[in-house]
Amino acid sequence: MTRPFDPAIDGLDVYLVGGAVRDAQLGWPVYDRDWVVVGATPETMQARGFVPVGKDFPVFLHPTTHEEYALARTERKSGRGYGGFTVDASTAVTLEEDLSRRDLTINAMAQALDGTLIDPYGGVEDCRKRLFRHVSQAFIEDPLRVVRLARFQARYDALGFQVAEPTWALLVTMVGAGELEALARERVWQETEKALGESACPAFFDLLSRLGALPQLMGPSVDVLALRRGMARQARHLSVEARWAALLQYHALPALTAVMAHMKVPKRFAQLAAAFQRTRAFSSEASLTASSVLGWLSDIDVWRKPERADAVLSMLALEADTDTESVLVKRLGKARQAAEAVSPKALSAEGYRGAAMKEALATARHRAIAQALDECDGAL
Ligand SMILES: Nc1ccn([C@@H]2O[C@H](COP(=O)(O)OP(=O)(O)OP(=O)(O)O)[C@@H](O)[C@H]2O)c(=O)n1
Repeated sequence: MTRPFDPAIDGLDVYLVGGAVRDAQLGWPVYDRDWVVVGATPETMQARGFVPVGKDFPVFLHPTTHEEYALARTERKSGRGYGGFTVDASTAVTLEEDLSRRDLTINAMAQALDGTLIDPYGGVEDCRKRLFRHVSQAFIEDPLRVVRLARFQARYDALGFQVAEPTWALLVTMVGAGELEALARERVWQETEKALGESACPAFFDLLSRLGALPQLMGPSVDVLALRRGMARQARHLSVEARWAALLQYHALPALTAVMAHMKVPKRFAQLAAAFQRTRAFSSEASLTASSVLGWLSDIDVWRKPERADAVLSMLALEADTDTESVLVKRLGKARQAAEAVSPKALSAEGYRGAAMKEALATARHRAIAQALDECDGAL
């Protein structure tokens, strides 16, 4: 890891830390690099052109690479609930002390600029053994670490990672004490959204469900059995929004809505999940009438959000286990195309305006859908 001469850090005691060191050990791609600086003051950093960005502790952006450089620090829990940490980032804090405040041994390694590894807690060994192991009892001071661990499980599941037994015991204690209730919902969602993007995203929910943590994180309305069914339905190529919708598809609508509200889920996630639920309500061919299909298309707002219809139809196609279900998806697709082909411009050219336009548009779409459904009958 010898680097070209860099005047900004020349003479500073600098180490690569956290995820970059872990991922290099695991042979995993490294996306961003975080650094720790030992024995420096904020004034030294700023004099060297580093830009301060930390609100709660001293973190700086490198003047040219814009990578994050944090002053070595210790953290001690000082209050109840989430937050309330006393931070010491004085020049006396050592690298080992900084590493000791971290969550997992695999995240508590550092690498000097000459490539030397500093691994006081056995992170290399745990990478090799594929073990998530806490660094110290201070793990319990930050309940977000439970959710982070579940996210790491989703990321490294294929490598065969498991939770070390003593760490599992800690997780059980934290969940048992209701610690996760205190987490800011936004932070929980942030981790959840990241987990949805991981290749083994069901492993995130699986771990949290085995801990009994889901009601604390997703609210009392979460239906764990329904979620487990949804977990079995995750396809890799789906977008994160579609994965979320697929996961929650077996929830009754009121429970679905309550979970979304509890978790403060961003609109685009909530809307796609609701649209998918709405689409799944077409359970038989008999339920496909021109009026019901037009109502569905309007409810999911296909006119302004055609991509939403694409997403729900491809998800429904994935779900289709029987011929009847596949036919249903095809018919919905054809009807949707026909309705979208109706041109508001052409009607406007015919002189329709305002409420009359709205009515003419609905009638033309209804007619187009009916015709498409008839044609499907003839073809199938
Ligand atoms: N609640 C937390 C958050 C972070 N960390 C420490 O801070 C480092 C950086 O955190 P972050 O950038 O959030 O995560 P990464 O481990 O780098 O993982 P990712 O690859 O997801 O960025 C972690 O490795 C870990 O040492 C911690 O101990 N406890």
